[in-house]
Amino acid sequence: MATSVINTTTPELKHFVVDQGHGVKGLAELKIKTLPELFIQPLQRRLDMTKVVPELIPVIDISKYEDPEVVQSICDAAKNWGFFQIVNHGVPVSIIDNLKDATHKFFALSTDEKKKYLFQNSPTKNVRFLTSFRPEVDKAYEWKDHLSCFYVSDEEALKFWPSVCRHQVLEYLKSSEILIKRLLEVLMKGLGIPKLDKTNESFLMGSKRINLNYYPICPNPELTIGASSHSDVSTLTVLLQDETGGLYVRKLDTDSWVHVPPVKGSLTINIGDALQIMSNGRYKSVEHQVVANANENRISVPIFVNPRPSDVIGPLPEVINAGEKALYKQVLYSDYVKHFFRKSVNGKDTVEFVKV
Ligand SMILES: COc1cc(/C=C/C(=O)SCCNC(=O)CCNC(=O)[C@H](O)C(C)(C)COP(=O)(O)OP(=O)(O)OC[C@H]2O[C@@H](n3cnc4c(N)ncnc43)[C@H](O)[C@@H]2OP(=O)(O)O)ccc1O
Ligand SMILES: O=C(O)CCC(=O)C(=O)O
Ligand SMILES: [Fe+2]
Repeated sequence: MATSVINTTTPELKHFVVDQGHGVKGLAELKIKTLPELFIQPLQRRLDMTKVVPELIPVIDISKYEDPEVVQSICDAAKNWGFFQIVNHGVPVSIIDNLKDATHKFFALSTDEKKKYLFQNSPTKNVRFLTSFRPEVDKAYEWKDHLSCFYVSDEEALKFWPSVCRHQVLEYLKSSEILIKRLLEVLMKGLGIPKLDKTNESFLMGSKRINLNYYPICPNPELTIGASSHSDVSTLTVLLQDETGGLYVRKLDTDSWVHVPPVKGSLTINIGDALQIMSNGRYKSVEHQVVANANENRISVPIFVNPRPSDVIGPLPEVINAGEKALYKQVLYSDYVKHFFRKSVNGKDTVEFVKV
């Protein structure tokens, strides 16, 4: 399609990108030379590259996950960084490669195919194809499209998830299950909780959402953002990124940012708000953001491991029994997530909602 076919004034562009389901990818494919105003972020929502410091988040080999030194490294990383990369995690390379291919295949579908998953058309509210974070309220849009799938059952997924990726996504979810359980067991050990019982397991990993993110090539990446600074509302997130790079993590309690470089064979783990709350602030849910780039289309796939929507979460009794004061109120997890989704994404402001 020629550039002249689309009017890039804001209402028409919103219609093209969001309502008609072309997404940012559809816009990028028109080979526009300059970024439309709709995507120009105010300075404070872009990443100031002078604040990037040449440090690295921990990279942890978890093949011996029961080794006390490995346990210590994971718990220290969760306390001091909120982010770490893991290698030798046991998820087969073939399953990861299939997932990456399937992600590209979903976004390569025609607009007519993808728009079947727009909120107004989707066969289930558990599958949505979206642009930006919350287009109804975002003042400036993110340079990102994504497919978001909330896992309910294999049966539902096989019926409703897009056929180009459903098997690969399900296979990846299944094969990461043991890893997720091990990480949570280790993190609980660090809180003095020796075993995952049924109740803790529900709070920690009772539900899962998987997003397929697509950040197209951008004409003026310095003027916009791929994903605005946010913390995840999960217990923990297992993030697969491709070889492009562009994810930045806030260095705890500072105004500095650290790049998370693609490390071959690695997965990135980050602590989410729910675990910060349950650990009474011991583990940190840290802000992160993704820059847009001018040279490559980037994909990433986060698995958000969550409590069940119906769980009431708060600082775990085991943490409070150790004599600590509760820093957070009890909250119905679905209320917490709805609060997160209701507004534009904005750093760590969702946690404020439940502070004592
Ligand atoms: C940075 O860019 C991001 C990040 C993210 C996500 C980050 C995360 O950490 S996701 C982890 C979220 N946790 C869960 O999904 C597990 C718990 N789930 C729930 O509690 C519920 O499933 C629910 C999400 C609250 C949905 O409740 P339900 O009653 O079944 O459904 P609705 O009434 O349709 O939705 C309620 C409310 O949320 C909005 N919404 C739902 N799903 C999404 C979604 N995938 N993306 C955006 N918004 C969503 C929905 O529109 C409703 O809002 P109203 O204002 O209409 O009430 C994700 C995306 C990024 O760009
Ligand atoms: O694309 C990435 O590397 C991170 C994406 C992310 O933070 C998210 O989807 O919550
Ligand atoms: Fe995130």
